[in-house]
Amino acid sequence: MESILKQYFGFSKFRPYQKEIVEKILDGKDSLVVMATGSGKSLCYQVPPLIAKKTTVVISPLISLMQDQVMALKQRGIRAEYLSSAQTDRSAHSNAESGQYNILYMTPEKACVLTTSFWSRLLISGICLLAVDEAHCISEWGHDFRVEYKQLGRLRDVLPNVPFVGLTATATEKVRIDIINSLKMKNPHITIGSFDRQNLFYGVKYSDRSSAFVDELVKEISKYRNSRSSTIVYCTTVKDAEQIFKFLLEDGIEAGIYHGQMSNKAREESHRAFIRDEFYVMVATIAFGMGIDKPNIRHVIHYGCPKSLESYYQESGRCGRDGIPSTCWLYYARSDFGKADFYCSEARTADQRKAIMESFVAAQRYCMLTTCRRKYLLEYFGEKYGFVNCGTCDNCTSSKNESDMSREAFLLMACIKACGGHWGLNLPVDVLRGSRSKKIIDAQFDKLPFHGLGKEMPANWWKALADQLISRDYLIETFRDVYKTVRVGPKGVDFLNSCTPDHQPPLYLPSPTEMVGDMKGTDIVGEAGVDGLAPIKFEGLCQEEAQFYKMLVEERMKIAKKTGTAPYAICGDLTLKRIALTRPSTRARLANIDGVNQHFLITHGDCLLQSIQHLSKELNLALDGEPNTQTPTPRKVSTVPNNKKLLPAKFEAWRMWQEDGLTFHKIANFPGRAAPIKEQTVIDYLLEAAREGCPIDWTRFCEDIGLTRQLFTNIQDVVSKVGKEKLKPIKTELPEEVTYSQIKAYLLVQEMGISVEGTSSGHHHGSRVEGRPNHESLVDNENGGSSPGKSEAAISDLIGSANAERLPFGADGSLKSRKRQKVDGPQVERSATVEASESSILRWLENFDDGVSLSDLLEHFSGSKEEAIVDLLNNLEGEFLIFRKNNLYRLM
Ligand SMILES: Nc1ncnc2c1ncn2[C@@H]1O[C@H](COP(=O)(O)OP(=O)(O)OP(=O)(O)O)[C@@H](O)[C@H]1O
Repeated sequence: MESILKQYFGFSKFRPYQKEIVEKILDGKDSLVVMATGSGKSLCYQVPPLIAKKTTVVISPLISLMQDQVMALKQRGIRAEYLSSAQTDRSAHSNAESGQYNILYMTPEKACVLTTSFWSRLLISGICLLAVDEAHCISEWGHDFRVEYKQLGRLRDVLPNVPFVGLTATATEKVRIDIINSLKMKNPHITIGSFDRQNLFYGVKYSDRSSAFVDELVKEISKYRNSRSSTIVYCTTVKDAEQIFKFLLEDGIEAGIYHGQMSNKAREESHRAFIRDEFYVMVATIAFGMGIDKPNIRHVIHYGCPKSLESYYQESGRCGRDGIPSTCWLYYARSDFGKADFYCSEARTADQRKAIMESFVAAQRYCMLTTCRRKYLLEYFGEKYGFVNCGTCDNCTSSKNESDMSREAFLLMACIKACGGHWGLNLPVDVLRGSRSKKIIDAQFDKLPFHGLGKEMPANWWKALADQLISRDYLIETFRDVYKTVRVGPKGVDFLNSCTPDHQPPLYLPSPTEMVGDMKGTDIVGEAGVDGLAPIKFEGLCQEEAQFYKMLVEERMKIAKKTGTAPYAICGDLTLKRIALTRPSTRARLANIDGVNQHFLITHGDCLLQSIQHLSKELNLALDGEPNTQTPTPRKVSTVPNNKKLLPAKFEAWRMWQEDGLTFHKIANFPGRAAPIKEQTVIDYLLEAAREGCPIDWTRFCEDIGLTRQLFTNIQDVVSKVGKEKLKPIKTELPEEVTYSQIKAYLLVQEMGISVEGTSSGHHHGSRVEGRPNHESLVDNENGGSSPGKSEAAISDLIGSANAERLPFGADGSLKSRKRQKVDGPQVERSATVEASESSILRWLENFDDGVSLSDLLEHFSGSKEEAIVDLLNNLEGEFLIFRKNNLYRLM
């Protein structure tokens, strides 16, 4: 699986869940995949046909989307095609049924009209999977219901025993159930990943829709354009889209436009030009939605509050799908909130109307939020977010402008109460502002003591204050169909009871931009504007390297034009950045870069290597940066731990702790879990992982669970008294604060023979290794590991030793040394005189699924010189016959 991943996609490792999903599909299991936009769902159905050497049929909602995906897959050397009315290749149909394609796309309409004989022939040719992309379209509860999707279940009858997978980025439980039932899935494997798009910055600003505001917006977009960052500006109406588009053109910014009132041809052209970087700014309505596969969109701007939080998540999710930091700004006007009736007109039943209204209100609340936007978004989708401050949204990054609003809050709440609490916001606000409208006079609200007391503030200011009070439960909003009423809630009543007209207790509230007022002169994209983003984009690149990167972008553009494809399909921005950082001089070095696949190397490798050489010279940059990647440190043959016995949840917990460096707390509350687990459970998982041979950073582990030297000795004393068979008696003998985790860890440490000094004197691993795994931690020691009997004595020795250097615990009582574990590796036959050749290396590598290091190769092929072996390896790597992962060579 990993060599397929490298060969076709150029990636060195699977993202979370991908591998497991592919395995289930290959096992013939139906699957439902609910994972964030840009999380890599496509790969889950693209890898199986390359392994099974059969066809995957993908149902996709839009022809443009299928065309883009086919284009990108072809650039990876994958045989892909689509069937639709737009297909001009007449042989596509017969090629498809005879199994010529690895991946075959079609719309649901097409899938339903294809004859049974087509499917029967395809079954004979070999079909390994039917994938339904954007599967939420199946459900009437989804936000993009498509009636043709509902028919897809019929394919079950013609494709018995073919696994089905449904994939979507947004699906509530109701929608998930609908997908499973509609596709007649049998006991499907369900994966629900986190919705958190960590590389996205979220921000919201109030827009007064004045021409000054639009001018500012255009200025900001022109900055994006100048940095060649692809940007989508989503407008809620065609009129807005045309207006912004016109302003951009008047300002000399090349842009495209896309909306439902354009002809198909004009839309297709606009779409095509955008994904090919012929212009960088696309102004669009939501008609330009799901169909966008361009991974390097850096900014998504919403000009107007979206109709639902689901669509906001989908549309903003087009941003930064390649994982590079990107921004999502939303500019709302209060008038946007009056569109409920319009959106609800799409509803066919009362339930649907209610659902539309609820998600529209959720989008409005998102606009008004003064707390973490990420938290709000994630929790809306049912995911628990364990942090109060995400650090990557406007509310978490800008200093909160809180002020005492007690008098204003008192006036507003008292006025709402006095008006009877069964109106929307407009009426009480009008009363405060001294309106003498017929409605107010008829109801005699002009006689209220509050009448006219708030006239110095605009109506929208009062409404924004009301939103703050609603979000803090002082006011309560109730919906009757599309109409809202606002009344004072119990918390608000308490506040009013503590007030007199002359005195109110302090009430500090943040001021959203709408309350701050005049937008002129403010940076409308906020503090983390485009300039703030530039360093992120070129993070880690010096000035010359950034220049180099820009030149590579030009080169990629030339190649794309020559090939008639989109630049991103040639290779991603991140891959270009890696090339700019390392400036490889050989095919092997280029092949080793993450994102470089075999097809790319064969088709464009030589041309690119020439450009790299030329550009490096021009910018006076040395070739072959990062020499570390080419000179792996010598180490022994080893394999990854045998974790097959571990349940995936346990292995995943271990991976998060050991590899990703997460705390117990974060793992226990990791977003994406159906429900948080106990930290104690996480600790138990890690101990089990350790027992199964997964390497553990014991220094960190003991620190994290508070297992000090003193405690270690205490537990040891008790164990020697009561034995180690049962935990309870040990726990009873120890002070109350000693935890079961500490006892279990002590016992495991003993059982496993963790002992630094018990191993060969030549290997001291006293330094603490944090974060990413150090492969050395898997290295067997030369003494063949440790035995339990010996270890018990060794630890006793250590605890009793006066020599602090030899203790596993430092002077402060914390554990100092790292354990070195025995991990069984394949038996390696060693010979002193083996000579290396391409074929002998390939043959030898067949023994090691998990790869071997350069030093292993040097040791084994001791009949050849190091330079000769390195040359051979480079050739093999350049030919994509082998690849390197974590500096271990493996067969492709
Ligand atoms: N294992 C991986 N390593 C590195 N990049 C990956 C990996 N898997 C996928 N990607 C990249 O992530 C990006 C998004 O992947 P993909 O298009 O599959 O997302 P998706 O989940 O289908 O998103 P959407 O819901 O928006 O369609 C692509 O540029 C893809 O090449």
